[in-house]
Amino acid sequence: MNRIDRIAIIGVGLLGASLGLACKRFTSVTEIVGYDQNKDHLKEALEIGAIDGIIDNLENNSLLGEVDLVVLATPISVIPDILNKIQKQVRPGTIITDVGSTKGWLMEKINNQLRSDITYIPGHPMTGSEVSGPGGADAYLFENAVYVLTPLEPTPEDRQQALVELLEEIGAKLLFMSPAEHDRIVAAVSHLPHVMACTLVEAVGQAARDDDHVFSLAAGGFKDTTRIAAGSPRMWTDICLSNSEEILEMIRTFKGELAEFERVLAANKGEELFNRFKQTQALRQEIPEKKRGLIASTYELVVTIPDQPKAIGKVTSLLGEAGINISDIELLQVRESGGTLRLAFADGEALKLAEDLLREAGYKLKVK
Ligand SMILES: NC(=O)c1ccc[n+]([C@@H]2O[C@H](COP(=O)([O-])OP(=O)(O)OC[C@H]3O[C@@H](n4cnc5c(N)ncnc54)[C@H](O)[C@@H]3O)[C@@H](O)[C@H]2O)c1
Ligand SMILES: O=C(O)C(=O)C[C@]1(C(=O)O)C=C[C@@H](O)C=C1
Repeated sequence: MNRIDRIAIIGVGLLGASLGLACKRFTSVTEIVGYDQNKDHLKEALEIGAIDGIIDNLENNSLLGEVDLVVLATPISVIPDILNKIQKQVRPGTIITDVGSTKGWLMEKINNQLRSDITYIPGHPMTGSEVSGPGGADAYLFENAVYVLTPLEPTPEDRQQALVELLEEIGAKLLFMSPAEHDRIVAAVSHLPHVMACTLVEAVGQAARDDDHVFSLAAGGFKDTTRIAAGSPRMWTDICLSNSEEILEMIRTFKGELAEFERVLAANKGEELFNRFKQTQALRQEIPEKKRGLIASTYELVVTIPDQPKAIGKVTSLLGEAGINISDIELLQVRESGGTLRLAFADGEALKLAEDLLREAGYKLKVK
């Protein structure tokens, strides 16, 4: 198989619908059909153009026999059952992939039930959001996002290449690793942060029970560190249960760090505290640019924008018209109305040009 022409997406929520939109916009895929147990999601995915047609059931559907690729974009725990149903209907040579956030559990569950004439290539795009459902779908979600594949042995080269080409066309940066390495890393960079964000919300929630003002004082710090706590409880339960050992290990490491911090603070050791913050600041600044989700911290400015229609568009158009490329952009929802935009640039020259232009146009800004 050289190219993927027809796709079926099972689960047209945030990830499934985003993948549909991205394939429609950036690839030559000719048709995308979708299935979801939630009929409203299916309708919405069709309306926004993420899919062209609907698969009305997974038990007996001829459309599944006509596609080159099936993407499983449901919560992880239901994937084995769905796979069981669809692999009875796809034609030989079909590629099946998933976008599940953990890989080891799934591989153990499905390895022995795979039909030998289909190619299953597990995947995980390192991009997303706390929003669920097709309403939050974004054709650009995969742009510059690291996309991990954990291929099984043996995976036919031409099938793998066909999937890689499609994913590269939607802007993803492919990375290959074993399920075990993947799960260890995501426990650290994705799952622990989620657990921490949730426990932080709970801890502050306790303080809020005694004082009504607590959440009204929450500004960028609290909001930046807890955005992800608004994510789907269903998705996160599946993630945690399917990667519990690695997550528990990271929780132990984190508790050690927290205990150390507590010791230094309780002992009132200002110099030690300062040195800890300094070391952390340096480590945070080392995180490389161009990794989606980690906005560049070197060439960055923060602009205050008014609470007006098209406020973000005015800033981006101003820079765009001057030929200044924004390498990353983030809306910091510090205030309920209006807000703060964080913009990142590839180098100091672009940053300086942007700074001058925006100041000249009357924007209040801070270079970070
Ligand atoms: N949200 C993220 O940031 C993110 C990022 C990378 C990977 N993922 C992974 O992508 C997958 C989907 O996550 P999402 O964020 O798109 O969630 P979502 O809730 O937005 O979408 C999931 C969709 O699957 C449907 N669904 C649930 N059970 C089903 C079933 N049995 N049969 C058919 N459809 C079913 C739901 O109705 C929903 O439309 C998950 O496995 C998740 O781990 C999520
Ligand atoms: O909310 C975001 O910005 C995300 O990218 C979500 C996020 C993450 O932890 O980074 C969440 C789970 C996924 O498996 C991948 C990505």
